[in-house]
Amino acid sequence: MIKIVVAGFKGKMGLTATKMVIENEKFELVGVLDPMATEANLNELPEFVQLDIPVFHQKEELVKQVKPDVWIDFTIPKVAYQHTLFAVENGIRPVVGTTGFTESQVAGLITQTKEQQLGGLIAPNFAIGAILMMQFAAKAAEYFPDVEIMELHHDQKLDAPSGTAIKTAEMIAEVRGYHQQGNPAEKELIKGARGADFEGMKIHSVRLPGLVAHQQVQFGSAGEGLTIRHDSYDRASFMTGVALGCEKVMELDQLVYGLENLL
Ligand SMILES: NC(=O)C1=CN([C@@H]2O[C@H](COP(=O)(O)OP(=O)(O)OC[C@H]3O[C@@H](n4cnc5c(N)ncnc54)[C@H](OP(=O)(O)O)[C@@H]3O)[C@@H](O)[C@H]2O)C=CC1
Ligand SMILES: O=C(O)C1=N[C@H](C(=O)O)C[C@H](O)C1
Repeated sequence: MIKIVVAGFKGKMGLTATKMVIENEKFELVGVLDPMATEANLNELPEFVQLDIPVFHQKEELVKQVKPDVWIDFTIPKVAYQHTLFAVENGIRPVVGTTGFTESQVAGLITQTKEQQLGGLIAPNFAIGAILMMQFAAKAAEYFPDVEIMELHHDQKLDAPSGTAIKTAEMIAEVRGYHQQGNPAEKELIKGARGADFEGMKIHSVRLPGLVAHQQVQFGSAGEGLTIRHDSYDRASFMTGVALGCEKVMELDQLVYGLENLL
């Protein structure tokens, strides 16, 4: 059995991941973490009354009391890097969905895990369909260099653009490099009208109640267009990828960035 802790267990993703770990016979949930939680045991929450899982309020306490193999993290961009570094320093394999890592933070974590020969995963998106959307978009960019990304999310999201949009832009930029798009003389009449700019491609972030996680990658060329779209209607869409990540990190000897590296 793979021993797992979930950081951010009361959040939208953390709660879904906690249930997935409990229901998966290959996994054992050994603890959950949230400094703001008022509970001492998971069984104080109505849906988990039959369980006996400690709630930790400090990560230092967690590593003293339980010896997890894997640290699932769905918290907030502000703490995700510290959490991941802490997990690695304590020999716990991180499986991180939290967004907001800088390129140099990811690079530093890869170097450190290589030195320790410790598996790990940071995945901006765990949905298999989203991975395919990113890969199809990178393929399309070989023929259609003009592209704009529209990501649409629920209105509680803290970061913009989404981690998925940034990863998509990185994958497209790897194929086509910098490419100036639109009219070089264009002028924004309202600041931000053309969205964020990544290597010449624009990224637009929509936040509305009722949405979960959606992304459209729209290509245009002479007389034709191509749109690649993925929709997560439910957070269950991410769980196959999280479960796969928890198993695969046990075999890896370094951290990888992106679930596509494990498929
Ligand atoms: N990779 C992927 O496939 C996906 C990634 N995400 C990402 O996951 C992250 C979480 O998303 P979501 O679940 O929607 O967000 P939520 O706001 O619903 O959940 C975040 C949780 O983290 C808790 N938290 C805050 N600080 C800490 C801390 N120091 N230690 C432990 N827990 C903490 C929050 O507690 P409190 O509310 O009390 O502050 C909250 O319960 C985001 O970065 C999001 O972009 C989301 C979906 C899929
Ligand atoms: O905050 C979310 O909800 C999501 N965050 C991730 C991101 O920023 O890309 C993954 C998915 O889009 C849902």
